[in-house]
Amino acid sequence: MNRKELIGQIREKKSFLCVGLDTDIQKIPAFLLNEEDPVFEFNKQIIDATREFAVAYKINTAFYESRGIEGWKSLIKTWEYLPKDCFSIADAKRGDIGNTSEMYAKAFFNIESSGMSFDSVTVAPYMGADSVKPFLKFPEKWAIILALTSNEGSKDFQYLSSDGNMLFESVLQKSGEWGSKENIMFVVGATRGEDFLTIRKHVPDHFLLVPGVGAQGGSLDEVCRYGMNKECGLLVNSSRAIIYASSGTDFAEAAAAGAQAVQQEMEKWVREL
Ligand SMILES: O=c1ccn([C@@H]2O[C@H](COP(=O)(O)O)[C@@H](O)[C@H]2O)c(=O)[nH]1
Repeated sequence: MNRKELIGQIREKKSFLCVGLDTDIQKIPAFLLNEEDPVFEFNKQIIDATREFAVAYKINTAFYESRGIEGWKSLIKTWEYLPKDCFSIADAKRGDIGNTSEMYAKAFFNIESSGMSFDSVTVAPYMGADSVKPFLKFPEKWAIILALTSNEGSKDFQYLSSDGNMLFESVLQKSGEWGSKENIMFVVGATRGEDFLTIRKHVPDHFLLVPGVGAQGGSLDEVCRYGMNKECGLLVNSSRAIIYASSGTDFAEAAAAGAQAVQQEMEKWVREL
């Protein structure tokens, strides 16, 4: 999906919600464990219940890779089931020397090779240009580069200064030379509040993928106040708070209610664009 189509979806659904499918087999309702593929069945029902309110789905691959071949099968089936009008994110946090990154890009973008073709992959920028560029060779695909993350440990490195720039600022500046707002987004945690102002000084037009509302306590209001641009420029992810809103037979209804509540908050902001 390209930038124009994504912005179109945001305006149409009055939402910039990304639902995170961090599906942990230990946490899904017990009655689903009788299904042939409990993780896929759970995801299918979550997707059906939330697609009206969401413009994107983020599949955190760790939850699937950790289950070996069965996990990869659930991952591929879930990717196939994602609504085609929604932006898809493989949250795999890849990045390695160039020829290895090429294989990672093939794994998530090249359907002939892997059976999946996500719109985007999250990429760690620590190894620099040659580790990110292979993800930018695919037309209408995106690299979503970690910039300022939502976790406590983000303070270990990301705020370190050199030459008057904090590390996350250097990431934003340097990676702007590798691609454009048409094929690069940045991850910025919802817990980073006013830091969004600094982020927007460097990348006023790029989309930001923002995890950390819901279970991590980030503020949607602050994210919008400091991070939104004239085309929205935000995809705000919520995983656990939506998909595990109930552990009972009503889990899908509870997820729908959770997604709708977030969408209604977002609608106020989209109407002002
Ligand atoms: O800075 C980051 C980068 C990625 N994540 C991922 O987003 C979701 C958040 O899940 P919640 O349940 O809504 O907290 C998860 O997949 C993380 O790995 C992040 O949280 N922060």
